[in-house]
Amino acid sequence: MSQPLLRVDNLSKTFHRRGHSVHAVQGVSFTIHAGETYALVGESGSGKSTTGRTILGLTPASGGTVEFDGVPLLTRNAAQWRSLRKDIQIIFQDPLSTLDPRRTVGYSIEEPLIIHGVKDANQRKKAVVEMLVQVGLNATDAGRYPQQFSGGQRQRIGIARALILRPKLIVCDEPVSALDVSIQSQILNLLMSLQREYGLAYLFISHDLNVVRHVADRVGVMYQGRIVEEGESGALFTQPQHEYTRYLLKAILPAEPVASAR
Ligand SMILES: Nc1ncnc2c1ncn2[C@@H]1O[C@H](COP(=O)(O)OP(=O)(O)OP(=O)(O)O)[C@@H](O)[C@H]1O
Repeated sequence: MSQPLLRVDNLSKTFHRRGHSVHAVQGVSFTIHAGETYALVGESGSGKSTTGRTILGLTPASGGTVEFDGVPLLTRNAAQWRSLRKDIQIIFQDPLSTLDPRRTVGYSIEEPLIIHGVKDANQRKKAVVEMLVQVGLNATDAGRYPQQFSGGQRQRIGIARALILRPKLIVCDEPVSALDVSIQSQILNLLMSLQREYGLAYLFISHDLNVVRHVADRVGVMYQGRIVEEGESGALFTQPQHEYTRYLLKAILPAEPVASAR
């Protein structure tokens, strides 16, 4: 098989807080190939978000290595990070946390282009309109403010902002868990169609196995900071090997599809 797009090897993160240590991530290793969706699942506190944030350099790692396109990430300086961050973007559960309420949606989507030195304002505006349409919004929405949109529409804006730099990998941190089930399926379908169109890879972080089973190619099950089981999505859901995976599967309702299967 070709070289992975992302290789995470023995990653660890320990937080020190008021005299005690929290081993949030302990020796986590996995790979993601171009165009693939790799999901990290597990209950709250299992270390999923910390893994994602550490890969992105938003949280410094305590140990381990991360390679993106064969280039080591964790040892990079700020300038090197910035050039690489073009290729790795993130979508959060609550897009309002990244969308400035005083800025128009058009500006929020355009901003990454400004940060990454696209000087031609007309080119930037054209890209924003294309992006809005691509995520199912209207060109006129560029002049509106985040508070004027529903949760699902705001997630579409977050996706447009993440996608405008044409990244190779998007870390999706609980991207649909704040949304109603009917809206969840729309957003998941949008993510999957964008993946097909742009060959995107996703690191998909979710506590919801019903969501994961419809989007993931491979799944890593996290428990207390470690990946306790990893496998192809189909096999993991039908023949779980680890006791904790079986426990998680028991806790979900019988297959209620939230999105069209791949
Ligand atoms: N900045 C921080 N300082 C101290 N401890 C932290 C910090 N961030 C996370 N933790 C701890 O690390 C552990 C893993 O948290 P993390 O958020 O990565 O889990 P998670 O699986 O993503 O869960 P959730 O979905 O609830 O965010 C938890 O015990 C959490 O309290």
